Amino acid sequence: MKFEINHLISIGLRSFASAAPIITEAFHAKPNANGNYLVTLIPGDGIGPEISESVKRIYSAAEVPIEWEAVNVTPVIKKGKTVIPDEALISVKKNTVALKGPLATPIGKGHVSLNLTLRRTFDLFANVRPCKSVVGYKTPYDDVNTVLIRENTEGEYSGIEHTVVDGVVQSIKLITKEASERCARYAFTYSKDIGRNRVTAIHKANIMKLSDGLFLDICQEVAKDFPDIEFDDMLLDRACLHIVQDPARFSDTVMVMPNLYGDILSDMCAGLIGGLGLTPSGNIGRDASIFEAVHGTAPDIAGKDLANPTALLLSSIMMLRHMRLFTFADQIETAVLSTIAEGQCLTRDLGGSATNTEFTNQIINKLK
Ligand SMILES: NC(=O)C1=CN([C@@H]2O[C@H](COP(=O)(O)OP(=O)(O)OC[C@H]3O[C@@H](n4cnc5c(N)ncnc54)[C@H](O)[C@@H]3O)[C@@H](O)[C@H]2O)C=CC1
Ligand SMILES: O=C(O)CCC(=O)C(=O)O
Repeated sequence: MKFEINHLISIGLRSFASAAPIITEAFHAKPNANGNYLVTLIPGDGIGPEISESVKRIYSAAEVPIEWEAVNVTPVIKKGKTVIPDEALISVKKNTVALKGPLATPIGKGHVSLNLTLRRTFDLFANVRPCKSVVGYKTPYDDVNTVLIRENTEGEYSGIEHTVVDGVVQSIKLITKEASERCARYAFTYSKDIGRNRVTAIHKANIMKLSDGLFLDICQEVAKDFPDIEFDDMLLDRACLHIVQDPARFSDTVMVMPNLYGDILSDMCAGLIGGLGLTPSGNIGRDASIFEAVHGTAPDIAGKDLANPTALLLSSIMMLRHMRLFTFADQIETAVLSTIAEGQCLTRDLGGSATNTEFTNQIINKLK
């Protein structure tokens, strides 16, 4: 690999060590006869196929020992319910690890979210969303380093809604002890693994005394099993205020929260570092894990070669660390972050004029 980056950039890059940190849940899959791991690839909708292609090209240049098993996830109706096609389910179950592009969900009508369906189907109980300032893209803050863990299977996204009478609807926010506990336990374990010494539960237990109250109680209980990790909690509205006022104050903690809050707060953190083109995530389960960008299908730029593939690429790097392919993860992460740090070839969302293809080629040149 050839790198010609100046001293300043290399200092900056060292501070990126956890831009796409390790994922702690066990990975058990074995390589095939060719020495490669089979990984399910769900290209997705909108910009999904374009950014998935970038990842494939970069992985090929870095000679990552992965064979992609591409599967389609278009909604299928079975017995009146929207489900994931069997081919995709079988592939994820078999390979136990997947990289997923964004999937579109119609607003206010139509099929249920297949993103949420995948998370529930594979019981991907924790969604890890790190967000770190990127050298080369100046925002009002250069010290964002948040890690957010979102309960990923229930809460406000349980999908239980009905019309009570005409003009009155009800959405159920379901919080269970079991799901809260495994998410909280994961947050404490994760905090320890990445060298943070604090977990902060984000909630609205002042208003939703039963549901968020249970989530908070469980976090407090779990905290007793981790005496080396400090535990505190913060109301969601106050957390939003403090994160935008002084994000650095959250650099030593792992925030854990119910589903909806994590969805919103992670987009907010993405905004602090330069937008959704930069933020990765991992959906973690016991039997499978699916890695995906925080962003959606970006219909406004789809098909124009304008998407920034970094978020999906960093998600794939979280995946490589989960698979213990650390050397490849480090090589690709350095190549993408140094490309951004040099500032010569940036996509439009980062203030440049490069296409996705040009940006991807730049990364590939660094890997040759
Ligand atoms: N996990 C998933 O698959 C997710 C899917 N969605 C779905 O995506 C669709 C569109 O949702 P939106 O609210 O428009 O959110 P979005 O994340 O697709 O786009 C929001 C804004 O960010 C920009 N953006 C997003 N990703 C980018 C990238 N990689 N490079 C450059 N710019 C990027 C878009 O151009 C747009 O201006 C909806 O159907 C939604 O349900 C939304 C979020 C997550
Ligand atoms: O499923 C969707 O379309 C949106 C989901 C989403 O924003 C998320 O939970 O990350």
